[in-house]
Amino acid sequence: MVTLVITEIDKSIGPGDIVGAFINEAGTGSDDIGKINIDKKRKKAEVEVDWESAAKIIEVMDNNQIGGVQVHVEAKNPDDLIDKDIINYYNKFKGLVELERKEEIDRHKLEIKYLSPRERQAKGRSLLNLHGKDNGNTFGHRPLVKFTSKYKGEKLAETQITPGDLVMISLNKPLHPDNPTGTVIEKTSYSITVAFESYPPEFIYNKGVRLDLFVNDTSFQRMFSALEKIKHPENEMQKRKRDILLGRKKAEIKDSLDLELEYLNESQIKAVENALAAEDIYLIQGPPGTGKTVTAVELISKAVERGDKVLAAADSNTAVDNLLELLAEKGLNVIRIGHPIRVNKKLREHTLDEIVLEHQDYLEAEKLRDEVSDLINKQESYIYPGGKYRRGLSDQEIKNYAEKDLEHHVRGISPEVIEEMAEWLELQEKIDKYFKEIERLENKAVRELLDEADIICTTNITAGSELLENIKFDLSVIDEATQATQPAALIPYLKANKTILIGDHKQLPPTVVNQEAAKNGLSISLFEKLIEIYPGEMSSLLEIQYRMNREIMGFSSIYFYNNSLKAAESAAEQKLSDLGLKIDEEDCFTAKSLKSEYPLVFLDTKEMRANERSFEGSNSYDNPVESEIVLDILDRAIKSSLNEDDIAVIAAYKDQVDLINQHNKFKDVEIDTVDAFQGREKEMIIFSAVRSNDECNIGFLRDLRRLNVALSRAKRKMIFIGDSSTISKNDAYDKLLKYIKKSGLYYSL
Ligand SMILES: Nc1ncnc2c1ncn2[C@@H]1O[C@H](COP(=O)(O)OP(=O)(O)OP(=O)(O)O)[C@@H](O)[C@H]1O
Repeated sequence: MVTLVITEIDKSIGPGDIVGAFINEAGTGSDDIGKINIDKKRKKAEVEVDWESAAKIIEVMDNNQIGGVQVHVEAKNPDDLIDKDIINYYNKFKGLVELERKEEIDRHKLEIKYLSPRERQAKGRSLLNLHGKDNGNTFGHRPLVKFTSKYKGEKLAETQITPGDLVMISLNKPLHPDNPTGTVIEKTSYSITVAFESYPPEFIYNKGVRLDLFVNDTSFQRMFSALEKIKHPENEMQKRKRDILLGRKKAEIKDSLDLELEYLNESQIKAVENALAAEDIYLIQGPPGTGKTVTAVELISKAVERGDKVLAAADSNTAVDNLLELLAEKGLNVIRIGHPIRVNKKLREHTLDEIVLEHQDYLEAEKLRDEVSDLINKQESYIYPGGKYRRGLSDQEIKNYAEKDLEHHVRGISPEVIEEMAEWLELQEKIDKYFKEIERLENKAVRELLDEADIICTTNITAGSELLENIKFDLSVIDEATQATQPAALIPYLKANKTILIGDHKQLPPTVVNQEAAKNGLSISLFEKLIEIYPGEMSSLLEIQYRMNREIMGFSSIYFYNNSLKAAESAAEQKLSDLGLKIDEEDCFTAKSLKSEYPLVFLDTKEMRANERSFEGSNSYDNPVESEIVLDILDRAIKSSLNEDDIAVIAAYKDQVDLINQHNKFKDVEIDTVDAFQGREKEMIIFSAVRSNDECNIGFLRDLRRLNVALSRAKRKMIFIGDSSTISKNDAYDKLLKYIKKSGLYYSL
């Protein structure tokens, strides 16, 4: 309970009035939020309210006033003390995640509408021709229905639907608003079991029902549950981490360390030393190609050396696999949690699912499984005590009658049938015991493996899995932290005493599909939020990049990183000619732009009327002239014996990607948008800026993080194609063009 204290009491108001004022302002919708106590001298009044009501009241408080009454909040137990910051944070992100969840549902609805049932099944998001069967209730008394193929013994189609997902069941009308939805609780090759909140309509027991993925709900529920912990921390650690997040506890570095780290460069070593010495959090900013993952792995390895148990997380499975690969190479004791299907094949031997197969207790459980399957077979030879046979007899009565060796019928049931039903029941008791023991052994095996592991690798979302519920971590390391939304990153953040976030807020932010949610803050990562609260002292910048030629790197370094990036010796002078490229000496722009002496090239289409186009109803653009130029360069580069898979084309807009793809004949040349290339690299990149208009509108190219990513993918050659008259109205692009004029090849077409 929380106490609201009112210190200036107007004579005219009595107890009910004040509480009433709160209610009206806060819109709690209840008259009964608490009993007011006014002291004798009428100097102070107190209302005790529950947490939720207090939250609503505090939310509408303005300058500690509500309806003109001065109020402050106290709590007998300091842990109950909540304030506006916490409530605002919680409410804001809960609302944003809700928007994102709704957007996902809407997208599924749209797909259901436009794809044929078979097409959607082929995408793994529908299962057709099912047959539902009542399967009892869950412990929480939610009705369960098990769906199998309507054709007996047939396997279900391959699907991406997994336990935890919300699914919708339909018969003929997949978008009917009354179709029931439920949560998948089990999935095998032959069946999928769904729990419903209330009894589903009869039609789901028909043959030929369809099941559709409605939302990957596990992720959203785990984010909601992390946000709950911000409101109600479960322990001192979570409370401390919350206070750090809200900027009301100072993050500090206590000791200073001096580590021997052979492989790392100076800025990487400094980052590891500071990170390990920090008390609660530390941020490592790694510009493109500066060895973020390498640094993360060294850091984790040092933490393990000093006895820490580490949770190593990242937003995508690919990033988790990158960490896992390097950690396993170092011979560290690491386990990967997550569905093996989503883990890179060559790393599956490190997944919990594979490792557990060798555990003694698990092997024991397997033996019991064989034994219990014999019992189940045997049970099938006896009469199942269903209603038709038992005629109202309880289990105990059946067993009692069977023991009596009856010679006559009971309630019209023959002694033989009673005997058989009793056998069935006796076997069922044995089977139940077996399953309990199997579950105990399997849980024990899993528990032991997780307890013994020094490092557990998961995605941010899977860090919220029940498996890790009671495991205490000293350290969580979040790689790719600038690509995770706050509610997702909070999951590993709130699981460990200390958290190190690694990322680069000057590159692209988390992907958020709902535009309103993105605009209102869901695309601001935890890394970005924390680096704003704790600028400087709690973060390090990795300064040496191992990817780009010095000239390609130059502009990003100056514009985005305060000119502090340096190119490693191995990369600084690398050129296309090192790859044995033979460019002919023709005097044309394609031949010129491929010349090795110019790692950075700008091809200006200003004089070419290379106008952008946009199709009705689309907010994407293409640019046929730029597309022609791209294809021309590709042609010559391949003729000059550059490998197709060493080249990528990045276009600023999806329609341009499609247009280039339509005419491209080199199937191993990747063509995609900037967002798809974050974290990747190629020997040569051709970039098409697309926008060319009299209004000098550059659309989302205005987000300069996109420019930074586009410019930092190429190792040896970066060719930028654009209309200078459109893009240079933006200061950053103007500076870029000036930089290229000075340091690269600027060619007007
Ligand atoms: N200290 C070092 N000495 C030599 N090579 C290094 C060092 N640190 C990193 N590298 C190399 O630099 C390359 C990039 O490293 P890594 O993949 O960790 O970078 P990143 O910062 O994660 O890149 P991205 O921009 O893709 O996020 C790798 O090939 C790695 O081996």
